[in-house]
Amino acid sequence: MKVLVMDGVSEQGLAPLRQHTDIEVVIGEKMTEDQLVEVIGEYDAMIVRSATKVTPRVVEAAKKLKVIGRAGVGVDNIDRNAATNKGIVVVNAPDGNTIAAAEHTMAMMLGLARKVPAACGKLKNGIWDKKAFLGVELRGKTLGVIGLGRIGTAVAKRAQAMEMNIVAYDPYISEDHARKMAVEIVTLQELFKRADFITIHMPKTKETYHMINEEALELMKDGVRIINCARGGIVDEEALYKFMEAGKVAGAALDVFETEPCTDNPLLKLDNFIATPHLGASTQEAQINVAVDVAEEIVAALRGDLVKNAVNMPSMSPKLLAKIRPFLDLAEKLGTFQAQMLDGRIEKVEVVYSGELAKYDVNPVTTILLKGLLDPILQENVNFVNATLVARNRGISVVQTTKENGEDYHNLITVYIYTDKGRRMLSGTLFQGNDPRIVNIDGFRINAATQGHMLVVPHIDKPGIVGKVGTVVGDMAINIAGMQVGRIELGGKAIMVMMVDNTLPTNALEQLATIDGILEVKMVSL
Ligand SMILES: NC(=O)c1ccc[n+]([C@@H]2O[C@H](COP(=O)([O-])OP(=O)(O)OC[C@H]3O[C@@H](n4cnc5c(N)ncnc54)[C@H](O)[C@@H]3O)[C@@H](O)[C@H]2O)c1
Ligand SMILES: O=C(O)CC[C@@H](O)C(=O)O
Repeated sequence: MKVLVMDGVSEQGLAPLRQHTDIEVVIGEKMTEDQLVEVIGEYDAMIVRSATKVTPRVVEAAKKLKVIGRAGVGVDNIDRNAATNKGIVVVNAPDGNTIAAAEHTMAMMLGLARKVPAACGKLKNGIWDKKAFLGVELRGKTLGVIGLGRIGTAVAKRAQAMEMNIVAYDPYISEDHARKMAVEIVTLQELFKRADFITIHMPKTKETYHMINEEALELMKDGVRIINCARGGIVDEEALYKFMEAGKVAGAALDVFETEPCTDNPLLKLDNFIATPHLGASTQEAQINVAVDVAEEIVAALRGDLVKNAVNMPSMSPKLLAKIRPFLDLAEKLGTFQAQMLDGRIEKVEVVYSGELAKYDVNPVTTILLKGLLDPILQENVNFVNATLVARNRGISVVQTTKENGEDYHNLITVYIYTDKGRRMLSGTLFQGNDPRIVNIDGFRINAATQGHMLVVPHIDKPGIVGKVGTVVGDMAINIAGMQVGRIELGGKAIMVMMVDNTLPTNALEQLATIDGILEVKMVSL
């Protein structure tokens, strides 16, 4: 397998990839989109930082690509929709550069407060000017943190050590998190009105684009200082320039710009403006951390193992993964079983989780069940990444229900598939927590392992049927490994599940279907 590594990702951090003899690591030079389109077809994985743009054209040309790794947090240089449609996992390394970005923010804040870069520049030009560089202290000032995630939280902690008061705006975090941090949660307008320093730590989205615009700047305190080490485009650079020129904004520090690289921005001419070329994550430690994290994820993805930090499929903490991992295989098998049982066009998939499993986030289990169901039916490659999207694109409604009060089993997964021809039902559980079993087919209780070939024969419960089926199977010289019959009432409908060593040919299945009393014949291979 070949992994293309772009953008100067730390060599030291690539050790998890290099230790595998079946993985070839190719260090790529800076490439245009056309050049990347030309070479990407030969790679199974790629790692980028922020310089390489993984556009829809690049994704389209990637014939073997299974995973794209971002050695960092923001994945805005990767077209996630294109990757998801193609079933390519996108992983990031969200934790490794938190401290680097937080410390860079503190450097920017202190640099603004004490005008360090401008004073340094003047002195290097031979001018000893003390008067021009009277600064302000951080102690006692109010810091407004917009986005109290990993980096925002780390900045808030460091600013508290400088005896600043912290107010924060983040509509998606819990009040509890803020309370534990001794951070006051306020509205955006209140933050603008109260903060002496404002620092931004959220992703660039439709909602956050140009959040710091003329209207916002108008609301801010005179003499406010603004720092953005998150993403370019959150601050409207033209509006910022206008308000800095007018003296309303006492200083601003940007590590990120709407267009990067950025070398001819009018802001760069202002003395009270500090700029760094997207250096937030540029520490030796952070670069090793993110490279190691992403390299480990790439290995997991290439091996078909679950990854922790996928941004385009259900995410799983290690704790959740440990709880639900045994059910993932069972769910995929239930989906694959149903794919071979159903007739007609799938309209709805309903998955009911009961028992202890229902206490956990079961979204990943439903996703893998959909993969098991749709992959054998569809031409396109359906995997954990795109299964939900493929279902949605085909107009299949997916309903997930949890019932903590289990039925007869400690844990039970029941899947109902509704088609234009009817409904099929299938339940599975784990015996002793690790032995996957099918325990109900269309209302008939059985006990079948989730492997091998099974002849599933709904029929009318009457003497002779089992013998006739056995004769046809025997005539094909196919060995019968075991058999289960489930029935609800004597003489009513029943189901036979015969474990066989090989699949039966179509003519044998057709012959079975003609036996009096047999309602349907399905060959299921797991
Ligand atoms: N300059 C750099 O080199 C560098 C380095 C690392 C990270 N970053 C960037 O920093 C940003 C933060 O990274 P992180 O690791 O802390 O991410 P995170 O996901 O831990 O935190 C982001 C926070 O933003 C909040 N948020 C989302 N939308 C919001 C909105 N409309 N208003 C207010 N808050 C909102 C979220 O609730 C979340 O708490 C990201 O954009 C990341 O790409 C930049
Ligand atoms: O790779 C970098 O240098 C920047 C990373 C940073 O923007 C991120 O989002 O993690």
